[in-house]
Amino acid sequence: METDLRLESSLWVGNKRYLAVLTGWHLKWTEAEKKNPDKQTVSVPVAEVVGVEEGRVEILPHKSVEDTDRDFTVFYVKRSSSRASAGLLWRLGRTQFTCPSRVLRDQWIKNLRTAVKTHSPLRPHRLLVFINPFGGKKKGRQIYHSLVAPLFELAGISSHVIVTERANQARDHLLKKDLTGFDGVVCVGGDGMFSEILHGVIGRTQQEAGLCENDPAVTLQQCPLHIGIIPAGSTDCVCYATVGVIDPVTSALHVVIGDSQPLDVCSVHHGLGQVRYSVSLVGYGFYGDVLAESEHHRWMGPFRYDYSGAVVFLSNRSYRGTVQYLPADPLLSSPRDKTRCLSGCGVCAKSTERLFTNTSDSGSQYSTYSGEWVSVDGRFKCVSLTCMSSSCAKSPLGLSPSAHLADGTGDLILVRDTNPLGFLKYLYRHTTTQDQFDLPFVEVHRVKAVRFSLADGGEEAEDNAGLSGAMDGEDGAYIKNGKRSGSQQHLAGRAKGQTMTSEDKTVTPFMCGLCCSKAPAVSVWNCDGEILPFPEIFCKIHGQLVCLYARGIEDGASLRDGTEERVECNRTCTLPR
Ligand SMILES: Nc1ncnc2c1ncn2[C@@H]1O[C@H](COP(=O)(O)OP(=O)(O)OP(=O)(O)O)[C@@H](O)[C@H]1O
Repeated sequence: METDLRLESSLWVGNKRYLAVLTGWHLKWTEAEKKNPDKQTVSVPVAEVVGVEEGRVEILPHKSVEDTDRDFTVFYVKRSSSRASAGLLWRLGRTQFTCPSRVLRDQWIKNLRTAVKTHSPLRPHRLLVFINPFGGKKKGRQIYHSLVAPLFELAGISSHVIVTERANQARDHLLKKDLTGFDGVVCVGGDGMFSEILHGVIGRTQQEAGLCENDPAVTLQQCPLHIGIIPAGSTDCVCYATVGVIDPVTSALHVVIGDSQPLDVCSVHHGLGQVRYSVSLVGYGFYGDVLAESEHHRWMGPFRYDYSGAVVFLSNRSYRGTVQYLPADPLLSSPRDKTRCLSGCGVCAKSTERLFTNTSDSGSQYSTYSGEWVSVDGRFKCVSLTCMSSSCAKSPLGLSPSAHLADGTGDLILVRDTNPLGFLKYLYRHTTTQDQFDLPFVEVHRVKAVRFSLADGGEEAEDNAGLSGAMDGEDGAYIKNGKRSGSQQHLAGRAKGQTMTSEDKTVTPFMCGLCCSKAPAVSVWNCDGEILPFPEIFCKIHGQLVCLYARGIEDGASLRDGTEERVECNRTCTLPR
């Protein structure tokens, strides 16, 4: 197959003659002019060719086609560095070749298209696209139609587009409608919209497999539909942590070439039911309080999080509780090993091996580890569990810089009660490269499961009893009827055995540290930006439960020196400069 596709000939690009070669994996072209000592080879992996068109074709910003006999146009992924982000920006590269004859032109097109099919088996053909028209700056529709749709069309992808009219429409569609023929689901929106789609895709898969999501002992089935995220929200953390930049064109190109990034998912259980899935943060204490507080200031837009952060910080709360965790194998990795989960991460690759090959008779270290539950009691400023680094523009290394996207574990961060200055130091370190775990009141563990319960006894137990009443749907002060805009809180209502039908319940003004005489004894959980009003939860990490059209963060260091195209020096270099 490889040798059949190989092609080598002299082609013209503009007024320069090039020697073009299609090997099995790459398309390369080198200036043929012998006298030029600086001639360079442009090398494009076939897997990153977006499309091959007859004639002289332009796609962005507007499509134009000049149907000529001896020309063909190749579109491919071209990288450039982004000083503002961790990863690389992808752009649509375009080169127009002129052949000596039409026959040769047709041969080039045929071989290139076959090579692309051979080397990118996961490219989508049909996609279901959900656009949240109200996410972020309300530009979802515009972003999709002007930047994304032309790329899908170029790649021959047919898309069924649904502009949502209400919250949870995308989730309900995924749970109930016929999805035959779709290779993936594309989310045009922010983290809230992604979460909705995540719940739909996971729920549908388990439904079809006849698995009970409420039972934490069940091994959930990996979802066959890939998810693509086109960032168009006010928070796009999942996109940032899996691609490294928040850029619709980069994300669309990852979808087009069928990149595949598995992702661990944490299922959160309360009582007898599974209440939510999370990929980025399950946080109690500070992060829960900030979210609860920010709900009262939605009118401020994204600034509400900074404002609420300051208010909650000044209230200087801490909460008693018991955290139990099931450690992951310490021989495989640790949250303090200073590795980063970049594209092609070895730790995640080993985990893929572990998850999808039968290791029972191999004696492999992956199959033998089984840790014991560990229990930690105390007062905490915050308890956080994350399945990924949770890096974002404000915190480039994230909540847990060495967390992995797809190794089947989560990082549990326990920040014990401390003075406000100490806690400020902890928070501040998230915005720098300083180690936020190198503080005496912070501990971090790589885990497979976590349980949180309230400390018993005394005054706090009394408060908690009151809370339980409220959680059970009574007229407690903690939960009141009301609307929570843009939220999916009623997903929690799916849990069987729960008396709280949270479709229309919300958390009342909860943050009162600056004005109340008595601070509350319990906090709420922030689960990927949604409030979970029950403190006692059980979390389990499901390795690689979903797959994104992404490839992890590409290390941008190689491009930071100013070279903006993947080129090879013809004489000495073979690596992209
Ligand atoms: N048509 C719609 N009308 C109202 N809400 C919607 C609609 N479509 C989706 N939603 C909900 O809006 C919420 C927020 O959407 P999204 O994440 O795209 O934007 P965002 O600006 O990042 O939001 P936020 O910062 O409030 O999370 C999601 O939880 C989603 O369920």
